[in-house]
Parts: sequence; C-alpha cells; structure tokens
Amino acid sequence: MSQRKESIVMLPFMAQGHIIPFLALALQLDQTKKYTITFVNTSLNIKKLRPSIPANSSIHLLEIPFDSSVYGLPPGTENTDSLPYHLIANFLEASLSLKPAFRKIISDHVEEQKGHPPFCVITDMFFGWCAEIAHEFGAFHAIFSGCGGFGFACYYSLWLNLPHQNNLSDEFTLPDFPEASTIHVTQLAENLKEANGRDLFSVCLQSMLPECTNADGILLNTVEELDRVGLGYFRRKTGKPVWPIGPVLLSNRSQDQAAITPDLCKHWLDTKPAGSVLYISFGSQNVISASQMMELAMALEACGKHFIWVVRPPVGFDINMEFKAKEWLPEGFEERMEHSKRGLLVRKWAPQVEILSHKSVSAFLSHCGWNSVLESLSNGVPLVGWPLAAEQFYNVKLLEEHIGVCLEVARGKSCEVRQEDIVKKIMLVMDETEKGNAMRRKAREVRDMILDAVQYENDHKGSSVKAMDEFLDAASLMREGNKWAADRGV
Ligand SMILES: O=c1ccn([C@@H]2O[C@H](COP(=O)(O)OP(=O)(O)O[C@H]3O[C@H](CO)[C@@H](O)[C@H](O)[C@H]3O)[C@@H](O)[C@H]2O)c(=O)[nH]1
Repeated sequence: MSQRKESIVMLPFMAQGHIIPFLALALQLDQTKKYTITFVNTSLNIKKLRPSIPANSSIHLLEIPFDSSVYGLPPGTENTDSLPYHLIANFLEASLSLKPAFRKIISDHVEEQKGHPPFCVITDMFFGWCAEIAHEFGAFHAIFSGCGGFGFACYYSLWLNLPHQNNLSDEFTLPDFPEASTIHVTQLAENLKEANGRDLFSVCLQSMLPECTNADGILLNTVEELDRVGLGYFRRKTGKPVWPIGPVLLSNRSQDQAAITPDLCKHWLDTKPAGSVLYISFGSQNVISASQMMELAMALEACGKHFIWVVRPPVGFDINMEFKAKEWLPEGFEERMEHSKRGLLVRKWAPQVEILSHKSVSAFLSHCGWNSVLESLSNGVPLVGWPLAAEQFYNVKLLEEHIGVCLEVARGKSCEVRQEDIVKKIMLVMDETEKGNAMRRKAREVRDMILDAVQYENDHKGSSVKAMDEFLDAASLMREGNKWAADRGV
C-alpha cells in the first residue's frame, strides 16, 4: 500500500525575488516524491506561475484573496514588480491583511485531511506572523529566505537598529553584528538611508522581521562553508536552527520573457575564445541611471572586451517599455558592437544560467542579487559588483572582503561613475593580473565547495544535503511528538 504523502504549505511574499526562490524550493521538494505541496499566493501571481509547474508534479497552486485597493494601492496590485518605489512600503503593510485568509487556508486544509495538520508550513521572512497560525494547528513552521546569510544578517540588523541615525560619521558598525565590520552610508538603499523608525518601512520591517524568531527554524538559500558568519548571526539571534540548504536555483526557468534563445546565445559565445567575455546584468527588477548607462557603454567600448549586456530602460522609465538604444546609448554604439561582433545587447531578459555556464565567459558584472551570485559562483565565474538595492551591498561586502571573488565597481543607482574607472576594474578582473588570477582561482575553489555541498553520493552527504535532512527531521519530530500527545489525549 502506498504511504500517504505529507503535505507542505508554502507562502512567499508577492515579489519576483521572493516567489522565484520559493518556486525553486517547491520544485526541489517535489522531486523527492514524498510531499504534496500547496503553493499559496494571490491570483495574478498564481496565473503567472502556472506554466512553470510541470504537469506531473504534486505542486498545487492555491489562490489567497487580496484586495490592494483598500490600502490606497492601485487596484490589481499584487506584485512589487508593477509598483512605483514609493508604494512598496504600503504594499508590505497591506500584506498583513493576508492573515485571516491564510488562517482559513490552514484550517480548511486540516479539515480536508481529517484533522491532520500540514507536515510543515514554509513562509517568507516578511511573514513571520504565520508561525502563530501554523502552531495553532500543530504544524511545524519554517521561514525561508532566498537571500544569503551575511547579506540578510546586515539587512536585518540595519533595519532593527538603524545605527546610521545616531551617527555623525559616514561609517558605522552594527551593534549586534560587529563581525560585519564597518558599513558606509553609501551602502544603504534609499529607503534605509531615510529611515528614522517612524516611516512606514521602519514600522513594517521592525515589526515583521523579529517575528522570524517565532518560527521553528530558518532555511537560507546559501552554503554553510561560504557563509558561516551570517549563519552564526541568525543562530545567535534566534536561538533556532538555521539550515543552509542552497543553492536552491531554478535550473529551467521559463523562457517566455527571453529576448534571445539559449541556442543563439550559445552560438555567439561559441565564436569567442575561452574566458574572454564579460556578462552584464542587473537582475530581474533593478536598473541603473541614464548617465551611468552611458558611462558603462563607453567603458565597454573602450576596454575592448567581448560582452553580453542585458539592457533595460534606465531609472525613471517603465522597466517593461521598449529599450531605446539611440537615446540611452552613445550614438552608433549598438551598430558598432554588432558589426565588430564585440558585444551582444540583449533586451530585457537573457538566458543567464546558460550564459554563465559557457566556457567563454570570464566575469559577471552584476548587481549581486543573491541568485545571480550563486549562479555565477556555481560556475566558478568571478564578479564585478555594482550593488543597487536591498542587501546587495552586503553581498558584495561578503564576496569582496571575506571571500575574494568580487571587485566592486560602483555603488547605487545615483552615484557618479566614470568610464575610466569602470575600464580599469574590468581589466583588473578579466586580464592576467595578480588580482584577476587570484579571483579566478578563488572562484573555482568556491565552485567546488558549492558542488560538494549539494553532493549526495555513496556515503558522502554535502552540507546542504545534510541541512535539508535536518530540517525535514525536525519537522518529522514535531509530527511524531504531536501524534504521541494526541494518542494519549495530552
Ligand atoms: O536577463 C536576465 C535577468 C535575470 N535572470 C534571472 O533572474 C534571477 C535574478 O535574481 P537575483 O540575481 O537574485 O536578482 P533580483 O531579481 O534583483 O533579486 C531579488 O531577490 C534576491 C534574493 O532572492 C535578492 O538578493 C536581491 O537583492 C533582490 O533584488 C536570476 O536567477 C537570474 O538568472 C535571467 O535569467 N535573465
């Protein structure tokens, strides 16, 4: 007789940077064939997700009602990707209204399963409030964050302590995370720079983030050997288990938004010598300013390197509008690059994983969103960092100061950049310089470390495999404990 599958309920925050790692985790858990997964989100997000769910999977998409208009948000707002920046905090606040609907989802689930609670409820770092609901029904609750430990630790500590508020200097340390050493005011995203404890971002995050400690444990999309300092912060801070289970990545991202096929990219890269191409992309939702874009283009032309650049409209324009090369790039730039076969401009979206795994790619100029970092390092590709928002500044700090696989080229969307400086840094990383060679060596070491972490062969289990086992064991233990108590009427 086949055993009843355990059920897992997942709820990410409604933003691409959160939904994508949750989907990757759901697909990974689904592969074990041991669980049925209920993936909860709002209607429009569920619609977008549907094509990414394989036909034979046991992932069930479930809509949760959400009406953004009552919070002063434009009607139909269900994802940060369609929101102007000044409304993101309102959206965060509005997400609290999911509480009663989520409670009903768990309650219905328990009823359908004849009184059995889900094996586990996994929710976003902004949804620590779910712990109370999961526990009410006897379910294990874990937080999952797609961020790395170090970056998330700095972000968490900064929002909770706002140390820059009482500091006259431009540099400061984090009171509960001294291991991060000094943070410079230019390493703060705009909303954090302006935060004073009374603004809506501070109010929301200062109440949401500490609720993570109510969970039974925290899952992070990182690797123990790479990220011990950040993991240590959360272990100390929460007193709960913290399981680094990464990299959890989407190996087969839906290509519907790609402007170029992986095959075309591969053919282009095949014509270039090994280790000669710079790949440039700023992730799924960040863009640089018009003047920065112009300097970057001039630097790319001046440095003489081959490159693939994912171009998007600069700051201030709708990210989904058509890219106007004639307006935002130096005159004739695209034609010259195309004619000389030096550079490939890809509009909006490129097959990043395929590009990074090609032997012609030498370095990745990136905003250092954590997925990009993991994808780059999984392929042994060093980074040229240009952090733009959120915890990206601290990802760069970790990669540059602690690990040695990154060189920061610029910081933020409004800083002044000069083409000469960009050229210098690109050459330093890509050429046979002492620095470049050391970064490549280190990046290869990190690639092997990551490969080892996810390996499960014969008797060897890598650290991420073990962490996943420990998480599932902890959830089982709670399940057994609850059964034992129920059997005895305790
Ligand atoms: O042309 C593109 C651009 C992006 N990607 C993919 O999109 C993802 C982008 O993820 P990431 O690099 O993490 O960037 P963001 O989308 O900006 O990520 C958000 O979420 C991350 C954690 O989940 C945080 O680290 C970031 O700060 C936050 O901005 C990656 O898997 C890329 O492979 C493509 O495939 N093609």
